[in-house]
Amino acid sequence: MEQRRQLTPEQDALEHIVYYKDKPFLEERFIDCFKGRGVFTNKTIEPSTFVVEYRGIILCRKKPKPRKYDTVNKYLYEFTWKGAQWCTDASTEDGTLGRLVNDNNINPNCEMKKIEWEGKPHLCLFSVKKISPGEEITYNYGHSSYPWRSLVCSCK
Ligand SMILES: C[S@@+](CC[C@H](N)C(=O)[O-])C[C@H]1O[C@@H](n2cnc3c(N)ncnc32)[C@H](O)[C@@H]1O
Repeated sequence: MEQRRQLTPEQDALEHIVYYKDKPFLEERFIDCFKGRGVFTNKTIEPSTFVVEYRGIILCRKKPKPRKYDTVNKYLYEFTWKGAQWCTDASTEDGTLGRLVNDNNINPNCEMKKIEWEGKPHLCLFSVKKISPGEEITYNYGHSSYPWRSLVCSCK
């Protein structure tokens, strides 16, 4: 009988980067008018598992730009890699799920890591704890005063 290859989380991430696919047990859901959409799992995710890639156009910026909340384009992710400033622009509604993962600075269940593929850093989320079916996938966007962190949802 053919045995399924045992991949490391990084190899699993790379496979999903190369084949441009998301995990079948993840789904997009509308949460409320405050948060908008989010990504949920319908299967248990063990700690240290590759979960989803934040896909987009990966650009190396010539001029450094500090990472801050962009009120115009909420799908831009600015970061540094190998001493240079990079940006992943996920503004195209392409049906992929990483761009829909919301911020949680208090109790996130994933963290962002960079996985190199063809000389570029791909932003990938890995679980930092066990995630149960029905839970929302979240990560900490960083140390910024994001407006939603000090606001309370008032929608029904
Ligand atoms: C990359 S998008 C995430 C997906 C977004 N919720 C949507 O519906 O398209 C980032 C934006 O989601 C919203 N967001 C992310 N985390 C949030 C949170 N914890 N509470 C409220 N809004 C949040 C903010 O508007 C932010 O600019």
